[in-house]
Amino acid sequence: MANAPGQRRKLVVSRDLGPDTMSLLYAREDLEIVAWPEDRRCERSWLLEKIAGATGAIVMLSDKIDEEFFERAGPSLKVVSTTSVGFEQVDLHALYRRKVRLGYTPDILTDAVADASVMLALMAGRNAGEGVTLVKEGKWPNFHFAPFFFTGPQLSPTPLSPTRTAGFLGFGRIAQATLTRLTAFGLTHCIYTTNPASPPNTALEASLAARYNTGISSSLRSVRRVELDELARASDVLFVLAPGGESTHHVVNADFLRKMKKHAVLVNTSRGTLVDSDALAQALHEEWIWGAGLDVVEGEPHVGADHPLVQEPRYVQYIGWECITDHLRKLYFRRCVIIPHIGSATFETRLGMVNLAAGNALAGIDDEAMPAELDVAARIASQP
Ligand SMILES: O=CC(=O)O
Repeated sequence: MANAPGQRRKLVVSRDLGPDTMSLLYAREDLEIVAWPEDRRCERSWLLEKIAGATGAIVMLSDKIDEEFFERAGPSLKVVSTTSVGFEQVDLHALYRRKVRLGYTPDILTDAVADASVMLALMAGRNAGEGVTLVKEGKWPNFHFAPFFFTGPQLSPTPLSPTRTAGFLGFGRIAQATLTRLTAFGLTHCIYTTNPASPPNTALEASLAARYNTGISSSLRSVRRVELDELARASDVLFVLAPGGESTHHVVNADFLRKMKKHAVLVNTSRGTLVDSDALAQALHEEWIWGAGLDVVEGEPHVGADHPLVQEPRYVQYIGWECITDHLRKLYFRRCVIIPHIGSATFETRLGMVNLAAGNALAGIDDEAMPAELDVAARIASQP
């Protein structure tokens, strides 16, 4: 819908994008920038009120962009730009029917999330969360250099555990960037599952094995696509890095967790909905697996102190580990390290994301090519 002469088009921004990016937006004198004024999550009623008659919207993963949103916006809306790589908060069918374009922020956060994935694997494996708590509670003197206190499974191979397998549930950009980092730790095998609808890609596997094996320090011996069952059974450290949505809901459930190795560490830096939280809490409580490092939890951000995954750490007896002598008994804490969905939260990456989101919105408003536009038709067609 064309603007009446002299009337400024409206761009609604559901969260302060920081001084650099906001000033870029405010510099556009032909636009009325309507930004949520508070330093907390935007209220839906505000968004629904302000979106009426808008040409564009820059939104967050936490803003539901559904039929009601589009109804309120009316026919003037040309572009929704989400400040995230994920877009499951957007009703793609409703968006597509109205010929609204969708911008998102792929690639730019790949490295930051891969860094965080490795960090969580180490934190959960090596009791980092509990170690920090112990020091804060003044209990360090009780445990100083007790030989096996706060020991955990080593991420890199050792003579006792000469092979180490990294499993990936989902093998897109972030998973591959995570694997690149893990080769520096000497990981020996990589297994992964992808969307079951896509056929095995032997060319990809060969090219990955070639790529990772060309580095002089690379120890990676194989990269293989496997069935879910093998992924659960064979991973020493498992990274959940697949998109959310119905087709991946609770793919990591009690059945999956029961198959995992007792010393395995589970890392989820994708979407909370892929992992059944109750089953994971049970798996940790009953020692089916070693630990979990989570950047995402289903139902977030409403994950309070009473959540089963956030409960106080407890001491338990642990008997043996197949790679260490059977008689070894040690005390350990139940380990679940949770961080509040900050996998992409580096200065550099977040600045890149807000700038990209702003660039997408402005290009959409100006009917230009967007720096990162989702091919909505293709996406809808590929959905199961
Ligand atoms: O989870 C974060 C994102 O989708 O950008």
